[in-house]
Amino acid sequence: MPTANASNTATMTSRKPQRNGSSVSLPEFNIALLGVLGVGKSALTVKYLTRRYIMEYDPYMEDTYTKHECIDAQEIIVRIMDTYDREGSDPERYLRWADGIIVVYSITSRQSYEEARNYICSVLNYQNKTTREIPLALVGNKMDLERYRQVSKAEGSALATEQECLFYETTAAEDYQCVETVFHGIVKEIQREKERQMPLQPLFITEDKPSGSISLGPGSTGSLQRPGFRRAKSPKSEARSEKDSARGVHKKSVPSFRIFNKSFKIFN
Ligand SMILES: Nc1nc2c(ncn2[C@@H]2O[C@H](COP(=O)(O)OP(=O)(O)OP(=O)(O)O)[C@@H](O)[C@H]2O)c(=O)[nH]1
Repeated sequence: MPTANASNTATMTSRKPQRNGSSVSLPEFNIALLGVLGVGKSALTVKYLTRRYIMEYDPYMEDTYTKHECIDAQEIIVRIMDTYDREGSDPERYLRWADGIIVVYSITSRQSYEEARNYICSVLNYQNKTTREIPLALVGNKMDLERYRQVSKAEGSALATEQECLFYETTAAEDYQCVETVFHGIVKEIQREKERQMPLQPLFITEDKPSGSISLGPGSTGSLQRPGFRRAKSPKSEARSEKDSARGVHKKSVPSFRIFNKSFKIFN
């Protein structure tokens, strides 16, 4: 894979210099691409980094690339690992590193689709072992090669529904937008997961309005959002809550406060 192209847009820092000479650290998202040889992992990575489609890559190269992004008005750093899964290698090294995984298959190869299922299962096994939730996206690539299609969109979607992951069909050979949608989709899913895992923080509540405090109207319940990302309820998180309750896993109860005969519920 041609590192030169990727590094044109890539930057290796996660601290952004400010005008006053200080720097702020940006949130980082590590994403690994998994899939069998030739499904287009490198092509998708390069397309996302450079908006260009390059046809030939060294299939035995494995590397990590970094891109500055702005998603929902928040600046972030996206790190992408384009993996080469040689026999006998330890797939856990990707999983330890990754905040999110994109499993790629080619719509022109049924075998790559079957292997995608195995990749997803290995991620889920790792999750069960470590109790770490790693957001997953399943991607059917090469949709420009419709005439050679071996895997229907419905089959891709069914596998994603079964495994509770995001699903996209895309192509590295044509439109940039559909490739960007995949990477932004997994970043947002990772963000939701990070928010879900954040511990509840105490909040200062008052009826008056000193600056920095939160005042809620009579009878209202407060829903506080962190800046940057909208806290949308995804189909996956809804499905996960159902799964959690089925497993007997219950989310932390929402603390409620009673001040001057008014009840407030604080969501953090
Ligand atoms: N038509 C078409 N060809 C693609 C697409 N994506 C990748 N290819 C081609 O498929 C071949 C394999 O692509 P790679 O990106 O090297 O695949 P890979 O998954 O990275 O494969 P390894 O690096 O060998 O693991 C190359 O010739 C690419 O040009 C696509 O969306 N459409």
